[in-house]
Amino acid sequence: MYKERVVIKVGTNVMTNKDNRIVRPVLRNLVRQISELYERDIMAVLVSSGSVIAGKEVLGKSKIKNKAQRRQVYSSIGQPRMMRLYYTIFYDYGMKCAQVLPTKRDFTPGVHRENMINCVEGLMQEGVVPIANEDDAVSVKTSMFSDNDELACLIAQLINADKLIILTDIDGLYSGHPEAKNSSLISNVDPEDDLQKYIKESGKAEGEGRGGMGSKLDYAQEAASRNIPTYIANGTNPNTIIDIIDGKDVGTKVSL
Ligand SMILES: Nc1ncnc2c1ncn2[C@@H]1O[C@H](COP(=O)(O)OP(=O)(O)O)[C@@H](O)[C@H]1O
Ligand SMILES: N[C@@H](CCC(=O)OP(=O)(O)O)C(=O)O
Repeated sequence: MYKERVVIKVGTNVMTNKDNRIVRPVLRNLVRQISELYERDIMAVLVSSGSVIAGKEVLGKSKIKNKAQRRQVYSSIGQPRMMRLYYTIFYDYGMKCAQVLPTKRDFTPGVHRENMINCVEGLMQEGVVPIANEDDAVSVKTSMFSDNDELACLIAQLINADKLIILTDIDGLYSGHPEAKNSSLISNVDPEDDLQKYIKESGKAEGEGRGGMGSKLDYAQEAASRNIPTYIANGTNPNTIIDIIDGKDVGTKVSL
């Protein structure tokens, strides 16, 4: 039905400024590119983080002492806010979107997995862009995905995606600390390469996302080993997604 299926993951740091506020033009730019792909018969599934930071923006400092409960509360407040933003922007581009909130257990073989496949396939068949995020309201501690990079990798496999694009706030994987003078962008990675030595601590605060470059690399290699070429690239640049689809040399490409 479509020429290509692409899973696009957008991390918290892509869509926030230094005050941790959601930057709407970033989301607008993302949706513009997805709508351009749709016109070319390329269907996207969006995996979007941001609910925790969006909830934090509304609630501010919470009285809740328990960290897991605080995350559930922030996310429950922020998720509808994220969807309101996406709904409006997709509508502006003459497109439809829908929310899918899986948990890790939904991916184990069985009825939940089948239901999820049917729903996502049905949405795509109707020309509706599925927007997935972890169901943070009910996923706590051991039942959680390690982060949305894992969720994106699983969804890419679930729908037999042709590509997985992981958008972050940096151009890709660097051969050392991204700010160090002697580090450079690594353009091509094999699923078997051991590059963890290049990963630096990120020191993120609560709500600023969970992943980190190490996790992006792990899941990119996992998807690539299953024959899904995966790109780690800068989502704050205006045309990253289109450039990747057009085969331009952007970001870090992980492939067999
Ligand atoms: N070798 C590396 N190359 C690139 N970025 C790295 C590297 N090591 C650590 N990082 C950090 O990883 C960050 C991206 O991961 P993360 O903050 O989790 O993003 P997101 O919110 O998009 O998931 C970069 O901003 C960078 O500071
Ligand atoms: N589910 C959480 C995102 C967790 C996560 O993996 O964040 P990130 O590392 O920014 O992709 C949220 O929506 O805030």
